[in-house]
Amino acid sequence: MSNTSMNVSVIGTGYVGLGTAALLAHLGHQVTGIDIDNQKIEQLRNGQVPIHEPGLDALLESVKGNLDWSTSYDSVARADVVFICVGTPPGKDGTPDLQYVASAAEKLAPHLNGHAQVIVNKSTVPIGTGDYVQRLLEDHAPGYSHERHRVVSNPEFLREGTALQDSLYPDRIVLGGHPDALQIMARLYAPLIEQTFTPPASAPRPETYTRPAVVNTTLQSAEMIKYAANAFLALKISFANEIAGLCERVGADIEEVATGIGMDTRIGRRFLNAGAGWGGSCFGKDTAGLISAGREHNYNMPILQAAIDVNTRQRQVIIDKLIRHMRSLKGKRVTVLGMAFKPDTDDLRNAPAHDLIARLYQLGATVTAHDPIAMPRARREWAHLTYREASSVQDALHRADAVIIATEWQEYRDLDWSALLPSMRGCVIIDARNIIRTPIDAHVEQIGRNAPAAVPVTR
Ligand SMILES: NC(=O)C1=CN([C@@H]2O[C@H](COP(=O)(O)OP(=O)(O)OC[C@H]3O[C@@H](n4cnc5c(N)ncnc54)[C@H](O)[C@@H]3O)[C@@H](O)[C@H]2O)C=CC1
Ligand SMILES: O=C(O)[C@H]1O[C@H](OP(=O)(O)OP(=O)(O)OC[C@H]2O[C@@H](n3ccc(=O)[nH]c3=O)[C@H](O)[C@@H]2O)[C@H](O)[C@@H](O)[C@@H]1O
Repeated sequence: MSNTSMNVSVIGTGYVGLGTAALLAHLGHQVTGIDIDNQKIEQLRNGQVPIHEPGLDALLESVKGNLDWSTSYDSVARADVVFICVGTPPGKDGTPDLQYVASAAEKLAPHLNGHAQVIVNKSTVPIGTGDYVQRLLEDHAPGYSHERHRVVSNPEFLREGTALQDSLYPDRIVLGGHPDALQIMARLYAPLIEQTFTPPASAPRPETYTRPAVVNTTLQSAEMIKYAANAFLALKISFANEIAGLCERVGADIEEVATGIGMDTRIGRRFLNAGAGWGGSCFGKDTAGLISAGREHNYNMPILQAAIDVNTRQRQVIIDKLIRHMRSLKGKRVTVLGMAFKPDTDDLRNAPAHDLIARLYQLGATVTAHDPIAMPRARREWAHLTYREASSVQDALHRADAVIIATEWQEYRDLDWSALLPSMRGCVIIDARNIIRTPIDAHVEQIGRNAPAAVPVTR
């Protein structure tokens, strides 16, 4: 252990908590991961990772000497830094539900003692939550002192599926709070800021990577940076989807348009992929959260509302394309390829496939679904949906009338359609992620493209 090693407690072992714990342990700190979910803690103690995240199991295994898992908050008493990484799901009207943050603050407070401690909000929280957590600590910590117990906002920018790369090689580290507390955070993150750690085998450093920028700011600005970043990315995707709809109508191609505008460094090509629209646990929640903050201050946010509306419409665009080809879906066999909201994760939260399966069933179709990783989770979380689970892509496509590609898994990018099509009853493919790149003998519909992938159907 290096002499700059610190003691850290990480509250919440979801995507962000596990990412944070793995990162800090890899930087040489002593980390205790805390969760109220007994089953998760039991799994982690047994070396099992409760989520699918590439490379995470290998990294956790390699740093297990620096890691401990617990359902108790006792480790907080010896921690230099305590991270809050619990969920902030949307409540009524999109207002984030802070009950888990409040409960974490109330539970950790009695363990604060004379030891210098920084309490870090890593959860995405409404602007003003840092002050709220500080008040909760004041109310529940007998030995509370303003000088020794500071709240810092350190928002997380990792993406699921690439969490390790994003955590180890970030563009920027945003820190909001009192300068004394930010100094402690700078010490904690020193090997990350200086990039002096040894890159783990499961997440090598990209060749072109340079050190992250550090943004030292106030609590409020740090909290706002997180929301504004997610809202802007969501907006970018909705912009691409809106332009894609017009591309289809005027004979342009969104892929070429995105490349053309993305070459302007002021715009950038990333997050301009048209398709099924955004899913996942954060873009919907955080755009709604910002709108609700605006509402609280009697301030309209029409751009964000439009981004949400375009995203909602995008799911119907896919169904409309299918109906245009099939007329009625009654009695038709429709296959959905991809259930997770994006590749390389088994997270099903707000996945486009959920709404597609529900709508197809409602329209009378017999639905079959497949996902390389997320099917066991869907069995538990989507028990309310009616669909047949396919054991393989071949099984999923067997005697299908139509197929919708809802997630761009590599396995689906690599499919040999000429070998698969003969086993299908029909030949309609709605490629809602624009991944088919070579002409195939089927009715192929993509988003914002004039089906350059398709050739006239001969069957
Ligand atoms: N999922 C993602 O990719 C990202 C999420 N975020 C934000 O980070 C926060 C956490 O998100 P996820 O990791 O996805 O959440 P999650 O829902 O996967 O995990 C939250 C964990 O916190 C635990 N928990 C709840 N209350 C607790 C308490 N009082 N004490 C201890 N553990 C408790 C839950 O049992 C659960 O294991 C959210 O605010 C989210 O918006 C930010 C960036 C990326
Ligand atoms: O706050 C969060 O939770 C995180 O939200 C997103 O990360 P994530 O939701 O894990 O995944 P993304 O890669 O951003 O994809 C989100 C959704 O947008 C869709 N998307 C993404 C990019 C694109 O060009 N087009 C598009 O439709 C994806 O398919 C997916 O459904 C942000 O990218 C992270 O920076 C942020 O930390």
